[in-house]
Amino acid sequence: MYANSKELPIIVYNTASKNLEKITLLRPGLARIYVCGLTPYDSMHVGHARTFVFYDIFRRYLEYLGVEVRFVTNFTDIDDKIINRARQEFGGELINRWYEVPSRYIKEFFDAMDRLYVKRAYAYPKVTENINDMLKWIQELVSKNLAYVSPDGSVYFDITKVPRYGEFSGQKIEDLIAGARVEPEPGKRNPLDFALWKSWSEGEPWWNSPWSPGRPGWHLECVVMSSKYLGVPFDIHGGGQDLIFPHHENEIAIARVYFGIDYFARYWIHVGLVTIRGQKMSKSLGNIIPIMEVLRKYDGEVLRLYYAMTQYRKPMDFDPDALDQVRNSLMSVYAAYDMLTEAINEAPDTGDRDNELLSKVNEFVNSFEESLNNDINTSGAVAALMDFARYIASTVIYNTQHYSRNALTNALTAFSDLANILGILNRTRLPPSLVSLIDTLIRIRAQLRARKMFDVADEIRNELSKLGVVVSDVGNKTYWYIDRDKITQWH
Ligand SMILES: Nc1ncnc2c1ncn2[C@@H]1O[C@H](COP(=O)(O)OP(=O)(O)OP(=O)(O)O)[C@@H](O)[C@H]1O
Ligand SMILES: [Zn+2]
Repeated sequence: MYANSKELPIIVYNTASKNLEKITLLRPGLARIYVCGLTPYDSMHVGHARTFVFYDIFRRYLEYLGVEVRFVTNFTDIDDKIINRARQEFGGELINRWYEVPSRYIKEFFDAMDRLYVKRAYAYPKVTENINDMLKWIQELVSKNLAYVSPDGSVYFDITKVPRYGEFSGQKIEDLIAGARVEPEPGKRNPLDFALWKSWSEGEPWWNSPWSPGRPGWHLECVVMSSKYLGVPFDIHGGGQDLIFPHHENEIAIARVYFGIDYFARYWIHVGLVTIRGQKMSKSLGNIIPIMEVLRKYDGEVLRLYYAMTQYRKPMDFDPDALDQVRNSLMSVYAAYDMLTEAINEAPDTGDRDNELLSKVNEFVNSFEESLNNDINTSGAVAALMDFARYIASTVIYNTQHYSRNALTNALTAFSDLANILGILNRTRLPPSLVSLIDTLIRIRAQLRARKMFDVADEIRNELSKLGVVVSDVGNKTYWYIDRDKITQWH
């Protein structure tokens, strides 16, 4: 639909302009997105996961519209926090073994992403694999007098060279200076200057540079990696709201003087923070719920649906007690899917109420799309999908003789497409032998009922229910659906 188009129907809040703006792509049919990724020094928590799930829904919606998405997210795989963690774990072995820390948590990240049904990115650049590019940037910035070398061999970026520094995060330089923590970095000319290159301390991992052995600074890393993998300018740069200042302000500052363009990404989209009892969920505050802990109890689809129920810019107070209820909602989506599939199997060739069905389906689809077009309001989209599921369970399956196979199939396709944007209904396929076994039991039960042997018929229903198969009689037809979390019991 939008495969050759720059103008999309989506309006988003752009942190750079502080306004809602219609998305216009820089190249027709291609959306290039960079999201600041993980610093892999500890277990990923449900706060990080919100950011990645939101971007995955956004991406799936763009793909549904026919847009190709080039999604890049990085790993900040060398950092003070990583070094500290490695020092705790390995002591004097730090220099040889530090990389075990990031590699452990990068592996956990991919496990979590798979279990959350987050699609793979186009690239996952790591800082440690792009150091040469970073060195070239620093050299150029120093040679143009936009950065300076301190006596200890660190290199600082000179923010006084940047037009409108502070504008992005809506702050005045004077206020920023007044509020700046004076960090123990004696070589800095201005408290707001930040390190592009950090000189080495005893025992730490280091890379060679013209100024000192050391490693790059965080803000530079993301500018170099995003522009390298996506080209400049690109469409969307994002992350959690905690990154607006200083990280994104500083990324923009570097790119503004390096490329001579105001904003090296067109839209800046920030996800609200996950809080716990009102406080930011953060490794450093020690109030985290590890994502793997939740994924041990609930399928990733439950979490996705839970995240989607809050619009992405709002803070989200994570309540583990809400997840059972969300799981029930997810099951009702599966129930609608399973029952509609069964209705199609026995549907007539023609139907006298097809138009009514199709116009209802259109209503749900429009409402779903309109919600997402309106600043990616996933909670409106969830509501539309739930209405659709209720309509299937309460109306469609009671009137199947009036709908043609074609019309019902269209309804099922639309329903699955919408669910797919939210990244749920990944488990629709059932083992064929399981389906035929349940079908056989249901047929036998129907015969028992016809012979008025209701107690045995009920026993079959109860036993099936214990195994997660819900049987429901609608007129003279019996529908069933199966709780996907119970499937493993059948294996
Ligand atoms: N509580 C949160 N809610 C939503 N997104 C978050 C939260 N904490 C971090 N993020 C986002 O997750 C991504 C990875 O973040 P990163 O690894 O830098 O986390 P962090 O800030 O070091 O975490 P922490 O504060 O827990 O130490 C970033 O885009 C960041 O904005
Ligand atoms: Zn970043």
